[in-house]
Amino acid sequence: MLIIGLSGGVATGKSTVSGLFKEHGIPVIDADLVARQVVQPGLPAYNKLRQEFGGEYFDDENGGVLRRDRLGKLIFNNPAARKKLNSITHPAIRWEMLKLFIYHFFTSSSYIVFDTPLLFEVGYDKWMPSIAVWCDRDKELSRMMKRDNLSEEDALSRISAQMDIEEKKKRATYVLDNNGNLEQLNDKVMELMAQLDSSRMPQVIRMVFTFFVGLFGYFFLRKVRLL
Ligand SMILES: Nc1ncnc2c1ncn2[C@@H]1O[C@H](COP(=O)(O)OP(=O)(O)OP(=O)(O)O)[C@@H](O)[C@H]1O
Repeated sequence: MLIIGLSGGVATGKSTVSGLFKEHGIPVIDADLVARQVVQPGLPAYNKLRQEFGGEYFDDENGGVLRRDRLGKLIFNNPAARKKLNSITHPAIRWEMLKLFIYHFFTSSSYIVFDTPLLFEVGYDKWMPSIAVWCDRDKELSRMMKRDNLSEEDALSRISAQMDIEEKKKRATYVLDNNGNLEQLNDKVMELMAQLDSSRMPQVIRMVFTFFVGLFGYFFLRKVRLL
């Protein structure tokens, strides 16, 4: 099974594209969603955060959910708090993702999409083929301003805080142009799916993986003298 990283610029249409993949039956692992799920009340990461940061960062009138905005403000200028937060959440996120990858490895026939906004910044594109979703700056601005009710200045500052989209396009295996309407975007996603379906890479990866698991199993059983 092949993992394809999905990323792009801010408000260029990543979630819309990942929604289209899902509509067409392709499994999507959404990194943001996993990050939100692991801090749901009662889970181990949630309990550790509560212990570490105290009740003021949790909305007890609404089921005790994490106040992400408040914690976000705390860590903004506080590297020690950021480090603590990451040391609690990152292992939980990695573990959840690993479980999802293993599940899809055995249940999906060809490829899965890994939707993560920081794919290129973190460098995951070195390990997997990647898709960069992009659109022109004026479209990016107007879509973001409309969706998030932002001023042009705020929208621009969000864009400039990110890696340049041209750099992402250069590094991506596939580039998805989202300058058209939603119907045109759907057509492009379907074209890309046809391209990915025709690739033999998922079968090759599965065969190589199965070979090594078999080899490991053989030597393990010999070592414990069962063969
Ligand atoms: N082709 C399109 N035509 C019109 N509107 C679009 C198109 N693609 C996306 N949009 C709209 O643009 C906005 C941004 O799209 P989306 O939320 O998918 O972007 P994103 O890259 O996931 O955003 P973020 O970087 O904030 O996570 C949304 O309101 C979406 O409905």
